[in-house]
This record gives sequence, C-alpha cells and structure tokens, in this order.
Amino acid sequence: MNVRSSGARAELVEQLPPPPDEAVVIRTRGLTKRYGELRAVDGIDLEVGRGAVYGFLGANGSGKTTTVRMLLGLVLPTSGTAEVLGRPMPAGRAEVLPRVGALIEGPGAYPHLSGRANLALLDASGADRLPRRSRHPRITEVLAEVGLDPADRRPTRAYSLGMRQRLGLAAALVRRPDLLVLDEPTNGLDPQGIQEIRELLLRLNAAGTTIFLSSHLLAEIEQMCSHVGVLDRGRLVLQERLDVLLRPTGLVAVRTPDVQRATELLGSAVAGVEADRLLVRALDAAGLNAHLVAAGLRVAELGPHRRDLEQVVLEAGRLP
Ligand SMILES: Nc1ncnc2c1ncn2[C@@H]1O[C@H](COP(=O)(O)OP(=O)(O)OP(=O)(O)O)[C@@H](O)[C@H]1O
Repeated sequence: MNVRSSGARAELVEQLPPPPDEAVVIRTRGLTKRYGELRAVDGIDLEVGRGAVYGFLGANGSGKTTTVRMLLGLVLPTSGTAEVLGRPMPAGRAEVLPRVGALIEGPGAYPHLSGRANLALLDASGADRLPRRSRHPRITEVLAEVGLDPADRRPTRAYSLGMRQRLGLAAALVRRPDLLVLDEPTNGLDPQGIQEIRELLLRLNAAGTTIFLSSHLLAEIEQMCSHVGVLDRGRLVLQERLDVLLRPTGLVAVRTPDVQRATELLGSAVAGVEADRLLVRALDAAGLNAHLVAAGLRVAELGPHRRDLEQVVLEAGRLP
C-alpha cells in the first residue's frame, strides 16, 4: 500500500511505539566483562540478524564463553548492554529464555537416569513446561532428531562424550526455540557425528531458527555459517558476512614452477609471492595466461584469488 495515499493510517502508525527490533536477534553495545585487571570481554558490539547462522570464533581464553554467559543473563556485564530477541538482558530473562535453546560447556545430566528421563525432568522443572499430552511425543521426536535412540533406557553415565553432547542439544531443542546459542556444539563428536549435527543445525536454520555458535574450529564455521564474528583477547576484531569475507580479492593467483622468471616478466603487477604462487594485479585473467605462455612460462594453475577464512582471521587478529 502507498503510505502517502493513506495519511491517517501513516499518522496512526507513527503514534504507536516501535515494535521490539527482532530483525536483530542479538545486539550488544560496548559489552564488557572485567575480572580484576583482566578484560575478558572488551567493549564488543555484536549484531546477529534473524535467520543467521553466526559463527563466533576465537582462540581458547578469548572470551567466547563469558560473552555467551552474558547473553543468557548468567553473568552480569561490568559495562555495556546486551539485547536478545529485542529485550534487554538480564532484565528480560523471563520473557527471553523460554525462546532460547542453549548448550554451554559440557551439558550436565543426571548420570543414573536415561536420556529420556533427563529430558522429562528438565522439562518438568521449567516454568513453561510442555503440556502433559505432548511431552512424551516431543521428547521422542527430539531424541531422534539429534540421533539418539528414543528407546535407549541406559543411564547417561554409559554415554560417550558425543552422546552427551547430543543430549545437551536435544534439551536445547525441546521447546522449539527461536534462537539457539551453542558453545562448541560439536565438541567430542567424531567426523560422522559432526556432519550429522551440522546437517541438523542447517535444517533447523532453514526452518527459521537463528543460530549463534561459538567455536575455535575454522572449518566448522566456514562450512555452516552465514556470518562470522572474531574475538581476539576480548575484542571483536571482525564481524561480517562469510560470503563477503571470502569473495574474490580482485587479484589473479598464478601457480607456476617458473616463479622467478614470471616475477621479472610481470614487474610491478605482482602484488605478492607465496612459494610457487604469484598474486597478480590483472583485470583479464585469460589475457594474463596468454602473456605468460607466450613468454614460454609454464602455468600450472590460474584463477581469481580468494582468501580462506584462516587468512582472513589471522589478518583481523593483527589489526591494532
Ligand atoms: N569467573 C572468572 N574469574 C576470573 N577470570 C575468568 C572467569 N571466567 C573467565 N575468566 C577468564 O576470562 C578469559 C576469557 O575466558 P572465556 O572462558 O570466556 O574464554 P573462551 O574464549 O570461552 O575460552 P575457551 O574456548 O577456553 O572456553 C580467560 O582468560 C579466563 O581465564
């Protein structure tokens, strides 16, 4: 509808309070946590849009878990603000947490109870427990979803680390959350398990769940995230869409056994040399190839240059 043609309606809309901004599911401003002299998290401005799979990368001790704990209202910031699902945290905890599924640091479970019994107990202890009739089928469904056998009656003390991680994920999923916050979700899983969990998370995301996951595994982030935030000693040194970070740099990468001669031939067009690879400023890759071959140089590989996530992250960490 053309707003200009309906002045009264436009006026009315202007008088209403703005709706909570849920296009941005997580937003922090200057979020800081100090432990004595240590700035574990140092003034970070996170922005996670609805529908994103946001990978929160950082070395051990860079502040990921502390950030996640502040987002969930488990740790109070020293300064700065955090908003989750449009509400300030920790003040909005009662409204926000029922809509958030979280898996942080080695999920706890009663060792003498089965996975099913653990989930039922967890649900029963929540303020917004599932209706009695749907509890049993929902728990069956969610156990199967994470790849655990719903009929398994063994106590969880018999579980492998990977099975415990799956159970933790099942607990996070029981209420069909709008936002999943996962701290190192594939910890302890074998390659097959990692792939299954990745596929599950992508399915949930396709169905509308926003996912915020912390990891120190670049490959994990590269394979499943739409956005990346990089934490380095408490500071957010990079926050960007993954496709933007990995798009071509505008240089042409040439792999040749004749590096020395190629460097001489191309002169100032060479932007960098790494082992048998030259990075060349050239608008026309095919023309560059013809030029090298005409000069008698052997070209093993030639194409647009892209940085991989590891290079991007290393460079971001070197920023002042
Ligand atoms: N309760 C606490 N008291 C004092 N220092 C703390 C506390 N919690 C965390 N820290 C310190 O804050 C820094 C950030 O820790 P945090 O656990 O958030 O990092 P991380 O990126 O999650 O690391 P990891 O991947 O190892 O879990 C570390 O130096 C840690 O020792």
